Amino acid sequence: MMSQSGNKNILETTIVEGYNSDRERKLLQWGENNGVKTRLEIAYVKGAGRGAIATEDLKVGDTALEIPTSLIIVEELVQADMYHALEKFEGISSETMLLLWSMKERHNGDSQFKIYFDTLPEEFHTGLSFGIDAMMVLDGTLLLDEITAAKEHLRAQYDDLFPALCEDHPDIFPPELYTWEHFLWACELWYSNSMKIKFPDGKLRTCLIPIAGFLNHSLDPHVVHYGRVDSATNTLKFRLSRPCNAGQECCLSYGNFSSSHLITFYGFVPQGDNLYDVIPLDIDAAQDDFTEGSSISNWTTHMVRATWLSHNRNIFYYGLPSPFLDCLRRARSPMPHTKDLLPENLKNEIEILEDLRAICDDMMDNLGDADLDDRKNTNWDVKLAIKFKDIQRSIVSSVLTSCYCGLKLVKDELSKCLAEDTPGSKQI
Ligand SMILES: C[S@@+](CC[C@H](N)C(=O)[O-])C[C@H]1O[C@@H](n2cnc3c(N)ncnc32)[C@H](O)[C@@H]1O
Repeated sequence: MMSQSGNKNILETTIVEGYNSDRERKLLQWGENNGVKTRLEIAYVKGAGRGAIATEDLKVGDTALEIPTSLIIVEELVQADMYHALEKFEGISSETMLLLWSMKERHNGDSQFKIYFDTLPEEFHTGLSFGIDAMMVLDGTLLLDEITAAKEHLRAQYDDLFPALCEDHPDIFPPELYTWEHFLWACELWYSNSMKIKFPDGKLRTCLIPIAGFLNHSLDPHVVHYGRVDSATNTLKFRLSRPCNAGQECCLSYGNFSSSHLITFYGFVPQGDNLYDVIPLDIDAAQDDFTEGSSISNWTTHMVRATWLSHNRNIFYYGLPSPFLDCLRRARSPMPHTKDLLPENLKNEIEILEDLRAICDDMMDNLGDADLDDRKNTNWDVKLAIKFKDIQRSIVSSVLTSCYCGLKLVKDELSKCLAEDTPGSKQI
């Protein structure tokens, strides 16, 4: 049986030798010349692109990286003319303004951030750039819906602004820089590299942070709290919550995200068991009707985590979330349920576990056979789509295992109950 332990998600990093990191070194040097303090160097890490490696043993509380606010890319950089042209668009956010600024600044040879822009990839491999083959692999999954909705939202946003801005202000928005492809590149940049930071004026700003942008995500990160500028030094400090030895990759937590979110907006799935991964369960409308009006009758109650993340596998729990089980119980019988070992309760438990088993069997069928997914000679996006389906299969499979174990437990208990001469109710 798998269990969630902190150590399980601590993974070894493989540094790829021979990678030319001139541009990254140049950025680091530029940072240090401008007040950055760092105990990290940049290397190419297997499976994650560039990463930040500790140059010395770092303990809890040590600052791995310190960036002056003057090097942080924030909304105040948007030039007045661009700002005024955009102001007319009702509801346009400062994030969108900054995104449009970055599309142009990227090509500005005189930019104060040229060295930073030079380190950015020509292409981001996030879910937003998935091709048709990857989308076909995802048919019937929640990830397909998430990517489609995100892309539709971005396309609508782009169509609201362009070509109008290019026609009205070709000097500020040169058409060749403001294509849909360039817009998508900037969206991917901001989704995968920005951080939300609180400044001493109390304002939360979405920023790009040169050098800090090399820190990869981990399910067991070294740096967790990094969201606030230190007003005494006017710097952003990345302090360790977990030690990191010299030569190890120092990782952040990007947030509590599911694999589908990480694929859509960052283009990767983390190694290890992700506590925030879920499967959507397709519960019949008829069953839903029973829960109408109750506080748990929404779709989110039908998201179930892998049961290996849960400890209580006893009768009435089975390693599954209690609100979800309650929803299934109410679907079977609207009467209030107790957790007494009575034959009627146990019979009800058998029915709900059978319901869940049937739903999961259907889901497994819909996910298809893992062996049919051709893993060789496939593009990055198809590989990622296949990986996502593997994760979904393993979660469904863990729920199925819980169902089978639960059914055995309940059936054994029911036999014991029925065999007893004087039926009683044992409270657990
Ligand atoms: C802020 S950047 C980190 C630096 C990045 N590796 C690079 O080379 O520019 C975020 C991107 O790094 C990659 N990444 C971050 N954490 C990762 C992980 N645990 N596994 C694989 N890729 C990861 C993803 O491509 C993600 O969109």
